[in-house]
Amino acid sequence: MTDKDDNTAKFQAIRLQRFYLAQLNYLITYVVIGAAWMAGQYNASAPQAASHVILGVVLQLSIFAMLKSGLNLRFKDPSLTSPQIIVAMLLLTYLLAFSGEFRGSLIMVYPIILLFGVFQLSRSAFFYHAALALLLYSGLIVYNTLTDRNTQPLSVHMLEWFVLACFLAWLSFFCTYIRELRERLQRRHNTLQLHQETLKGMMGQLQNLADTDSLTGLTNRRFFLKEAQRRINLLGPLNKLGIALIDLDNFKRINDCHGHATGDEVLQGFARLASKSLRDQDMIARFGGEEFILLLNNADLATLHQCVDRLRNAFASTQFEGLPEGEHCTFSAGLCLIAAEQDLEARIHQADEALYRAKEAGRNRSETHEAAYA
Ligand SMILES: Nc1nc2c(ncn2[C@@H]2O[C@H](COP(=O)(O)OP(=O)(O)OP(=O)(O)O)[C@@H](O)[C@H]2O)c(=O)[nH]1
Repeated sequence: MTDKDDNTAKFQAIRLQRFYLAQLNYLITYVVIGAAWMAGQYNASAPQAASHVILGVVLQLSIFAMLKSGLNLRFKDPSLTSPQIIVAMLLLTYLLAFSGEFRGSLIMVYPIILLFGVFQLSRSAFFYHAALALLLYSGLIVYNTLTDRNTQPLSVHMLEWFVLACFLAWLSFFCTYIRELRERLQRRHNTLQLHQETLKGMMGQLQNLADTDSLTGLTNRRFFLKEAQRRINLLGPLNKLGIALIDLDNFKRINDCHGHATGDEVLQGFARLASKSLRDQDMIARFGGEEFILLLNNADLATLHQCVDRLRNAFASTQFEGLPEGEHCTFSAGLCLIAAEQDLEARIHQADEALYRAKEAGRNRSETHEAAYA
């Protein structure tokens, strides 16, 4: 499921919740009408009452079917707020037409219906819906007056109209206030989200800095140990990792004779060369000072030797700018293999022992720890 599908499903669930809430409103209204009918205050004939109920059920079922089938998603406002409010107000007006003297107490259902639009409708749309409520109620008064159905003096109905107009006007202002509040919250939410993304980016950068050696751009010892351990944990019983501990030869002399900046240039040059000569899945890290460590995935001794010697030859034939023509740098390396469940620190120590032997034997060479032949 994509993020978009996930969001759509979430919003559809909220829309259905709101629909069920509206049904509760209908239910309460029908219970009140039932009570009014028992008290002799509901004047509709049986067919009129039945037509009202049937119309109500059919319209609600249609809205429910649209929300359930996802047909509502084809509309500009998938919450169908406006049609739901208009349907509810029409049904209420039809109901009020038969409510006799008790109609006055039911007119407050108009503002309750409109409450469903507070979050969903724009300011102007909310105002138009409030105006429609007033228009429907005005129409009812005019119709009852013309057909002589008024059960109360016209002045009482006019007073009811005025009360309704006042509450609808207040509700429109309230809606404007709520919308402004909501927009302010939304803006704050967006700003927070932006900050969160910036923080995430900065955390990523910090993580990079924490894992990277600033001089050479290679990963550092901390990252190497973590990543190597992760790869050991993933090793199958037949696979091995190759490790080469690399130490630049007589590096102190380069610093002493040609300056620290030249020493830095040589370290960076080695890093560039090593990075270029490796496969994507292999890793080279600066282990400290003029010491580097190489990790080869799925390696055997022959491959490891080949790889290290290729790098050694390339390095030995590189002419660095800060060094006099013909003066080259070399390195010595200690090699070993590491299999699943073997201790990383112990294997690095073996590589270090082999490296010591390479130095002792005259430098610019690689030696393999005997454990690697086992
Ligand atoms: N320019 C520079 N030098 C560094 C850096 N880190 C360590 N070094 C120098 O690397 C030199 C390492 O010297 P030693 O440990 O004596 O080793 P070596 O001279 O390479 O001799 P062998 O390892 O025995 O071949 C020291 O002089 C350190 O100051 C660095 O970041 N930049």
